[in-house]
Amino acid sequence: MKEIIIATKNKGKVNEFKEMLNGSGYQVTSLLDYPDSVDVEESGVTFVENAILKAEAISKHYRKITIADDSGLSIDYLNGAPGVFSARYAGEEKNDAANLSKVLTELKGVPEAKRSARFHCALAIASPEKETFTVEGICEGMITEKMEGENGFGYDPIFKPRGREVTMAQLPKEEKNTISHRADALKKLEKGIAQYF
Ligand SMILES: O=P(O)(O)OP(=O)(O)OP(=O)(O)OC[C@H]1O[C@@H](n2cnc3c(O)ncnc32)[C@H](O)[C@@H]1O
Ligand SMILES: [Mg+2]
Repeated sequence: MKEIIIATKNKGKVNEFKEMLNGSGYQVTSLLDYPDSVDVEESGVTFVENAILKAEAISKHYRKITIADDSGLSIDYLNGAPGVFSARYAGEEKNDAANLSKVLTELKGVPEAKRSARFHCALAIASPEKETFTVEGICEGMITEKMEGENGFGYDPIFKPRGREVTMAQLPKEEKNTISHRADALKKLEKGIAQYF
């Protein structure tokens, strides 16, 4: 089967890509299958730049077709923060619980009308032979007042997608995978993947 490496060690992302690409005919692997892989520094100032950095470094290293995902949460009341710093918002050690608490504290007492936010996802596909291609996806919603739900990962327990009455972490994974920023981006990328093989 044709292999695509998803250039991430984030288990939540890996599971979602495997579910969304299930039946596509591609063998989906990730950096969890390549434990010796280098850590790519996310030095870009946009999601797209970081996705390109990760996809090109991994595709060059393994000489395989690679998709990288750079994503995050952008909160209007915080002028777009945490944005590209979403993974490291409460410190370099990448602690989801600390990140969520930090956001909830910063939004304490802020009325519902001012709690709008969106998830962003930039995907880059790279190959040793072809030019890199990028797409972006978005999921609009708002920040809740407390954490709810056990599904998903990252900021899902405090994000209520537009048109839903529950948090992303309370939705079944199949539903997250139809409405998420990652699903939105992958839909735009999917047809183009074949051209890389
Ligand atoms: O860079 P890689 O190795 O892919 O893994 P990462 O976890 O560092 O991923 P990012 O740099 O893209 O940072 C994404 C941040 O945004 C959060 N995030 C991304 N997608 C999310 C989703 O679908 N639900 C909740 N939080 C999400 C995630 O928890 C991180 O804190
Ligand atoms: Mg990262």
